[in-house]
This record gives sequence, structure tokens and C-alpha cells, in this order.
Amino acid sequence: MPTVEHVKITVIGCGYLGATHAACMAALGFEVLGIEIDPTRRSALERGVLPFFEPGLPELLVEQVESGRLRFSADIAEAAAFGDVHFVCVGTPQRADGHGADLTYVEAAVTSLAAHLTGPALVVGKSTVPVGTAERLQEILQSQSPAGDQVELAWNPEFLREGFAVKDTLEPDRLVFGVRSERAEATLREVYSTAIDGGCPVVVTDFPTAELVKVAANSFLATKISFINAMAELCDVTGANVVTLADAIGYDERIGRKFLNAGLGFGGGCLPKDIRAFTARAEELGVKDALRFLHEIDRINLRRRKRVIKIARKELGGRLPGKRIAILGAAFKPNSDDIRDSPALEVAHTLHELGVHVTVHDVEAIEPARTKYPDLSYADTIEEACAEADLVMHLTEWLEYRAVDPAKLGEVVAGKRMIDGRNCLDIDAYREAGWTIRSLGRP
Ligand SMILES: NC(=O)c1ccc[n+]([C@@H]2O[C@H](COP(=O)([O-])OP(=O)(O)OC[C@H]3O[C@@H](n4cnc5c(N)ncnc54)[C@H](O)[C@@H]3O)[C@@H](O)[C@H]2O)c1
Ligand SMILES: O=c1ccn([C@@H]2O[C@H](COP(=O)(O)OP(=O)(O)O[C@H]3O[C@H](CO)[C@@H](O)[C@H](O)[C@H]3O)[C@@H](O)[C@H]2O)c(=O)[nH]1
Repeated sequence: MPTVEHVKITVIGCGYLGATHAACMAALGFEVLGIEIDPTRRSALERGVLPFFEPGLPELLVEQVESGRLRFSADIAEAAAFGDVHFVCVGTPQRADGHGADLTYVEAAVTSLAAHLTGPALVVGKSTVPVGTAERLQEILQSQSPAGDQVELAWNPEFLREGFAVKDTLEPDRLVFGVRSERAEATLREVYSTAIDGGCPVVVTDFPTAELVKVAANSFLATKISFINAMAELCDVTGANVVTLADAIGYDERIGRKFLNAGLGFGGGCLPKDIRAFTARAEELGVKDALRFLHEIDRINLRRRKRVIKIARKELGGRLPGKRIAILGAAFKPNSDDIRDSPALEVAHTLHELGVHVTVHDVEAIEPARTKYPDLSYADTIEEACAEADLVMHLTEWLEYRAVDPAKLGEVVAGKRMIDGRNCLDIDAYREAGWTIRSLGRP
């Protein structure tokens, strides 16, 4: 393998994960070729334009494209000829039947790359996959590549969070290397030398452990959120306050306060699909009972979306059709324009189907939301969304929504009714301004 300054990297699949990884690797000084098959995404990236919202990434991308260190292409043969290390970052969505991960993209990417690899190369899987996938991909690689066993696979799961993707890539909490040889480990250590020299812990392990670390981490995070949301259900019927409860248990360092924000629950392109794929895989492996609890985590999570609609109906006197509701938030979380499995947008859509006049506002996700649900109404400003609304629902906790003056907002609505689906608005300020405000787990 060449020395670090000569290592050439390809990133196959340049979505949220891959585009970030490609730009960050270029920023570390590597020559990088990004392979993206979606022509719209690719042509934007080629021009140094990020086709989605991610704080800090547009600047990094344009800088690296202008420097010449980062290029994009659709040609996998060019990638095979160019790179020493190939990161596979394609999607692994939920299968259409709802059970398990769809591995079509990963298998296609690895198979097409393998056919063109004629010399030594390291192929590094970063996509989130069911345990056992790496083993199969290694077989595909070595049997289908003209270079045979000069081509190796490593599994290096990614833990970045959208909204913090650049920081998480450049300064990860930990690096996990699932490897089969010292050479593969040494190459990964070179690629990540900046983070490692900065003190980032490295866990070197086998394929199945590396694959499992990723889904175990996401399952744990999902469990924390559903745990606190289950407590919110208890708080609702007892008059207790889930935010105070989370603060109090969070002071215990063994528990910690992070990921204990109760509300509308988790969404996005990762946690929901990953826990479902994990349970499906456990079933295939004959250990269904081990992960049965994740079904319950999923059910608690999905109940939040129903619960908020139930509260809305109650607040509006028991009838929803014909009412006007403003929805603040479409993205699955703040600082993102990602609407994949967004709780906020699903609630907006369900209310629309129930005959409500829904107007949606989001800071960054209006366009993706409009593409998915063109029948909903969208507004460019918070005031426009809330004009003449009978009820306002705060469903994605953008800072902009917390900065709203309840008195001013009260002047544009038809009824001063607010549901805080994320438990972070200033309840007292709303009440002082004459609003009725309901939360999910706060009295
Ligand atoms: N988004 C995240 O925050 C995040 C974090 C960690 C891990 N992951 C995992 O990373 C993977 C990718 O997630 P994402 O959110 O970036 O998905 P994404 O859908 O945004 O991006 C995947 C990209 O791969 C492209 N692609 C598909 N097949 C290709 C091929 N053969 N050649 C080139 N390009 C191809 C698609 O066009 C798409 O642009 C998933 O397995 C996900 O679970 C995502
Ligand atoms: O206390 C909390 C924390 C989060 N959420 C919700 O949980 C979801 C996921 O949030 P977050 O984990 O921050 O977003 P992702 O960008 O999807 O990141 C997760 O999924 C990625 C893809 O696998 C992993 O790399 C990350 O480590 C993991 O945090 C969002 O809908 C949040 O609103 C809550 O409801 N309460």
C-alpha cells in the first residue's frame, strides 16, 4: 500500500454519509474520487454544490473541489483504476416488505467494483449492514476480482450524526476496524492517522463484531429514547413531568442525560430502519427472542405519533376535519433537511388525510417535504404558517421555533393553542401570553 500522502481514496455512494466522508478525506489531504450514480446529485457535487443541507459541509465541499483534490464521477472502472482504498457508502434502506435491510445497492457496488480491480486494493464497508454481510461481500470481491486475494475487505462502520456530520467525521468518538489482516489494519490506521494521533480510540476486531457494534449502538440509542417516551406516557396519566424526571435520572452518570429527550420520538434514515433490520436478522439467525424488546421500542416510538394526533383532536373539541393546523417542523430533527421517516412530516400528512387544513413550515426541509407530499400546504415563514391556525404543533425542535415571541405569534393565529411535541418551548411564556399549551409528558 502506498504511503499516506500517496493514498488515493474513492467513496462509492455520495449521499449524506458519502459526500461528507469524501469532502473530509480530501480536507485531510487525500486525493479523492467520489462515485455517485444519481445524475442530479452528481452534477451538483461536481460543481461543488451540496445537494442537501448539512452545516459546515458546503464550505468544505467547494474548497476541496476547487483545490482539485476532490472529483466526482459515475464511472466505477475509473474508481477501480484510481483508488487504493475504496469506501462503500451506498444506502441500505428498509426492504419494501418492511422486513430486513435492502442490500441490493451494497452488493451491486461491490460486484461492479470487483470486476475492475486488477491489483492490490482495500475495499472498506461503511454502510450499515446486517451481521454476516461483510463475510459474503469478501467472497464476492475475491471471487469476482481479476486481482483475487490481492483485494481485501474491511468493515469500518460510521457513527456520524446528521447536523454534526463534519465534526463527527473529523473527530470521531471511536474508530472500529473489522479486519482480516495486519495490512488492512495498517492501511486504515494510515487513512485515519489524524484522528488517531488526536487520541481517538481504535477498536480492532473481526467482521461480525464490527457490523454488530453499529446496530447495537443505534439500538441502544433508540432504546434510551423509547424508554423516556414510555416514562412520558406514565407522566401524562399521573401529572408528573418527564423533563424533570429525565434531568433527575440523567444526573446519575451511569445513565446520563443525553438521548433522554421525550417527545414525538425518533425518525430519520437510521434508527427506525436499523432496529427493524436488526430484529429481522436476529430472526434469521434463530435468536428472535434476544431482540424481541426492539419491537416494543419501535411500538413505543410509533405510538408517539398517534398520541400527538389524539391530543390535537382533544384540543380542538373532538373534531379535526375542517380545522386549520400549523405544523412547525418537517425534518426528522433540527439542523437537517432529511425527511426520511420524519415523525413531524408523518403527523402532518396523517392530519391532512383526516381532513385538516395543514400548513407546514421548516427551516430547511420544505423542498424535500413538498416533493414527498405535494398535497400539503407549505409556508416560508412561521407567521405565514400560523396565520388563522386553530392549533400550532411544534414537532421539530429548530432553535428558530424556541426564539418565537408567543405574544406576537398570538396575534396571527385564530386560536392560541400550542402542542409542544418536543418538550422544549417555554411553557410559562406561552401561558403568560394567553396560550393553552400541551406537551408530551409535561403537565
Ligand atoms: N446518514 C447518516 O447519518 C448515516 C450515518 C452512519 C451510517 N449511515 C449508513 O450509511 C449508508 C448510506 O446512508 P446515507 O444516509 O448516506 O444514504 P443516501 O441515500 O443519502 O446515500 C446513498 C447514495 O448512494 C448512491 N448509490 C447507490 N448505489 C450506488 C452505486 N452503485 N454507485 C454509486 N453510488 C450509488 C445513491 O444514489 C445515494 O446518493 C446507509 O447504510 C446508512 O445506514 C448513514
Ligand atoms: O433525546 C432524543 C434524541 C434524539 N431524538 C430523535 O432521534 C432521532 C435520531 O436522532 P440522532 O441520533 O441525533 O440522528 P441521526 O443523524 O439519525 O444519527 C443516528 O443514526 C446515525 C446513522 O446510523 C448514527 O451514525 C448516529 O450515531 C445516530 O445518532 C431524531 O428524530 C431525533 O429527533 C429524540 O427523540 N430524543
